[in-house]
Amino acid sequence: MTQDTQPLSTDAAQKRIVLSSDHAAIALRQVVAAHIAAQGWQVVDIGPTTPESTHYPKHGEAAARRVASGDCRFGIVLCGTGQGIMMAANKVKGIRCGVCMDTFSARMIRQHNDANMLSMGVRVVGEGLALDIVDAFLNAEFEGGRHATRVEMIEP
Ligand SMILES: O=C(CO)[C@H](O)[C@H](O)[C@H](O)COP(=O)(O)O
Repeated sequence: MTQDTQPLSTDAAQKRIVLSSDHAAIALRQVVAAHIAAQGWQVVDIGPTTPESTHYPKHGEAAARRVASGDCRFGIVLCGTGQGIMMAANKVKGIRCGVCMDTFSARMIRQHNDANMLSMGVRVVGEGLALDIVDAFLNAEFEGGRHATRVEMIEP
């Protein structure tokens, strides 16, 4: 897991969001996909699509690589708690992924941390709150300034 974040490769990539999950969160992932597609985002859903038990690290890493490569502007990942898949995503260089269970945090990880991935737990948040969290994340902008200095310190 050593890939740098690349500049977004095309204008299309600016409107592209990669989604992934483990088995626990397939249904919520599909609800999130429909929600953001209705807002004009191009959804890159990399699965899984079948309910067999699977391993969140590989799905977190796969989504993170699509963001780190510049192919997608953001990534949204889900598992039971959001924690394991977040940990896996953050192992990819250039990824800043936060688990959010509330809209304030979702807004702040964009404004202050320039997060490029959002993680949520289907066993923690309900569908309505999850969609509000997604909206808070996508509608917030990084504020730069002192926050840029700090974000740069995360990853020299
Ligand atoms: O990785 C997790 C915890 O950080 C997720 O919650 C997983 O979805 C969970 O561990 C899966 O558990 P299961 O009993 O195998 O469904």
